[in-house]
Amino acid sequence: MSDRLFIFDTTLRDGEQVPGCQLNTVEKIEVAKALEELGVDVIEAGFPVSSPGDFNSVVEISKAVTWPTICALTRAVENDIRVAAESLQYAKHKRIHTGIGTSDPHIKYKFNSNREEIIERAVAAVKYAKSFVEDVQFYAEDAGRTDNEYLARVVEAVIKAGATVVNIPDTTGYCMPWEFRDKIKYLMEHVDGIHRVTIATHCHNDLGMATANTISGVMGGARQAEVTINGIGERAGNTSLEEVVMAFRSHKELGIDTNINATKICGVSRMVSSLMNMPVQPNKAIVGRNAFAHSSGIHQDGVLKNRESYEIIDPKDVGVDENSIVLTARSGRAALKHRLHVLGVELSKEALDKAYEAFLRLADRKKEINDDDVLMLAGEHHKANRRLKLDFLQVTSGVGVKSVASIGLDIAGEKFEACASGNGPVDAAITAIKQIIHRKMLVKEFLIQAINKGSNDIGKVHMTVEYDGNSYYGFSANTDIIAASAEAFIDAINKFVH
Ligand SMILES: CC(=O)SCCNC(=O)CCNC(=O)[C@H](O)C(C)(C)COP(=O)(O)OP(=O)(O)OC[C@H]1O[C@@H](n2cnc3c(N)ncnc32)[C@H](O)[C@@H]1OP(=O)(O)O
Ligand SMILES: CC(C)C(=O)C(=O)O
Ligand SMILES: [Mg+2]
Repeated sequence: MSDRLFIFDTTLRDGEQVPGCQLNTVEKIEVAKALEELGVDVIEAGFPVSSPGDFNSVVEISKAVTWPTICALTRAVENDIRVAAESLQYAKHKRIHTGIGTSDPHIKYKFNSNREEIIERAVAAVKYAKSFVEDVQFYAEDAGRTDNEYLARVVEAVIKAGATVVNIPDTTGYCMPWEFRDKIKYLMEHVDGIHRVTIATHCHNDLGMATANTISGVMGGARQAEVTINGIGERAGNTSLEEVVMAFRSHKELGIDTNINATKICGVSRMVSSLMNMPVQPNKAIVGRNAFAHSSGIHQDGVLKNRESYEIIDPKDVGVDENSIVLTARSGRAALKHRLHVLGVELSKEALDKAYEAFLRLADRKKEINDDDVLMLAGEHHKANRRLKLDFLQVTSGVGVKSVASIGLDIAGEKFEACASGNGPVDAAITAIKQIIHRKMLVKEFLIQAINKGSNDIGKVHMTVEYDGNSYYGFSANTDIIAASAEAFIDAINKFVH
């Protein structure tokens, strides 16, 4: 039996504090509904006193969402609390999240106050919030840098005042994981009444330890984790929901689990990233583009033999259809063979070796090899038996000069060479070929396409050549579009020269 960890999502509040990530009410409702489907327990919907737009969003999210608790943030200020209570009027389950800074720098510089006065303000805020709603969460801002003895006094006082949840934020992302676990443990052992309430973690990622600190806090006794989708949030961000959920799912021996339907994780991640115009870094754990992509030969071979060689999570468990085997110059034959098999092409060992050599030459020129490239490489193998082959091609071309091509053809093992000029490099190359193949051939259609994008891409050439009253189709693909054009012409000629 696992202990339940409550997931409090603050994507729409702390996440939305990120510059450029502000959402309108309609977008926030869309995210809130996705969070509901994901299975979060609490949605922090906004900071209602901050603007009429944020107030309205909390109102509309309260109407739109059914079962998660809707939470509104406030300072320890009566007006903030009154406005938050009003914004939550339609929520089926409502919570006010109020609090104040408790660390020495906050008390001294932010509030020009002292420790006793801060406790009084904290207690007053909780009591005032309690006059509107039953469920009141208190945050001790910068608890990470607050000394444990004083923090315990604050926590005990707010529990006595009626707080149902007490949030221990590492606001500045300062704590070490063991320090944060010890802090929570200290509170669990020294605060009267603490077992009546839920203790929450709210960790920031300034030292890249938000997830580690959250896990440690939970191991110290916290049972609510405050998180955001993709880890977005102030500065370096908050703890990311997907990391915490999957860390506990992957380590069942820790005896902690959440209500999250993990198969929805990647969908929600993409939605939040696109609505907030906040790209997810490719190597981001769980939801990054490369999280389940294998690109080096040894890893690819291992994964193809057994996924678990290099994967601790089944991608399907987090809503990714399948892992990907990315073909690059670091890939081996196993990966190329697998991709060809997926595309329905089976090659003999010899043919695969040849295709692999061509693959490496191409991969050194192009960063990533896609399916079209792979099919083209397989096609080249089939072309090896053709009667007419391109031996070499040299073209000089430019602005203000005539294009000249010299070409070498291999016709059934015999070598032929020719040189010609033209009104462009392709015309020059085709005219040179015509000087070797003395037939009346006419290029009727000529289409060049880039397969993907980028100046390093492969160009595909489709060509229709008319000869003796019939049309013959030629095709080639090459990173050099002049070579691809000459090859497509030769491909078409091969269909009528026997
Ligand atoms: C750690 C966090 O993420 S906390 C949440 C951060 N999010 C936000 O700040 C977004 C929403 N904020 C806002 O819209 C505005 O800052 C408002 C509406 C809250 C306040 O605006 P203003 O009245 O113009 O104050 P301003 O933002 O300049 O300064 C904050 C004031 O709140 C006080 N304050 C800050 N935190 C608290 C708190 N928890 N409890 C009580 N007072 C607080 C500050 O001391 C300062 O008071 P002062 O003006 O008397 O010095
Ligand atoms: C408002 C509080 C919980 C916060 O965001 C923080 O301390 O980081
Ligand atoms: Mg925060």
